[in-house]
Amino acid sequence: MLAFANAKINLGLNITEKRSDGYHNIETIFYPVKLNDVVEITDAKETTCVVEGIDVPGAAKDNLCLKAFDALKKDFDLPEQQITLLKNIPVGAGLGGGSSDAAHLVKLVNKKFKLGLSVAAMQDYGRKLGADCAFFIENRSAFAFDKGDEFEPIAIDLSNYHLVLVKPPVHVSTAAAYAGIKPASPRRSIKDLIHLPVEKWKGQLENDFEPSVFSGYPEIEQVKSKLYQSGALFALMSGSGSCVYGIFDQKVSLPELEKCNRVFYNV
Ligand SMILES: C[C@@](CO)(OP(=O)(O)O)[C@H](O)COP(=O)(O)OP(=O)(O)OC[C@H]1O[C@@H](n2ccc(N)nc2=O)[C@H](O)[C@@H]1O
Ligand SMILES: Nc1ncnc2c1ncn2[C@@H]1O[C@H](COP(=O)(O)OP(=O)(O)O)[C@@H](O)[C@H]1O
Repeated sequence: MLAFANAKINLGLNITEKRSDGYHNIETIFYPVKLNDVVEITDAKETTCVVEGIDVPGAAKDNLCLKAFDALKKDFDLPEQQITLLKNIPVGAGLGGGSSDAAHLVKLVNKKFKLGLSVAAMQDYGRKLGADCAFFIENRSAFAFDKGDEFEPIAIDLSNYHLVLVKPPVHVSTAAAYAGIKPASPRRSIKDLIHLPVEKWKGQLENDFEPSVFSGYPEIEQVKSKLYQSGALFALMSGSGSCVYGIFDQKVSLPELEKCNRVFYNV
């Protein structure tokens, strides 16, 4: 049995405060995009995780899919499974690929073994695996708050626009990116700003990671500038980076950006 585990982008991201547990409270809009990994589970003699496609740093035993399976196995009497992961979503990109893989693994196991887990119960497994992970259980555009793991559904449809993802050849660690942040004073909520027309998002919807990540990796800021020069209505780094997306009102080709970066059109 297999699942297509899609990526997400963040339409704005405000880091509002540092919490006493060391995490940060944030406000963001998660928006699912059409760039997928494939997660497959098959019966096996022992549980392993085999990764094909893009290399995932770290040992296979550290893969979030395996951690998700182990968490479920603690609570349910599950037979051993081989987890095969075809990795297409760039890693360390702010696209939530690992979190999506893990959330889709939880949904797959729930379905294959008829565990009867509710959405809320699967989200709880997700929360223990990573702040982004719970989002991918329902996997529909949502306003996220607290650690980014509490949600209110929000109706946003960008299907009339052309969405382009640009992944510069640098890997940004989420933990390091949060460590470089001083939460800013309260601003207008992203929950309100998102209802402005896309043409008005520039200068309004912000990503609080950009200043510190851009100062460490100027090439990411250059990608954002290039997207605006190429006619983007709106461009922003996704999550803690390094991927930057551009929203265009027409089909574009960005050969100059393709020279040094991976470019994904119409996601
Ligand atoms: C920044 C965001 C924005 O959507 O996404 P990515 O850029 O990673 O995709 C998320 O908040 C990332 O979520 P996720 O990648 O699941 O983070 P986790 O594995 O839970 O945490 C990694 C590390 O980031 C820090 N962290 C994470 C979430 C949060 N609300 N506050 C934090 O301070 C903690 O130091 C934690 O140890
Ligand atoms: N299935 C997986 N896919 C990607 N990364 C994974 C996976 N399992 C564990 N990881 C680890 O999680 C880290 C963050 O990965 P990823 O989710 O792609 O980035 P981001 O948090 O920027 O969206 C990687 O550096 C990798 O070591």
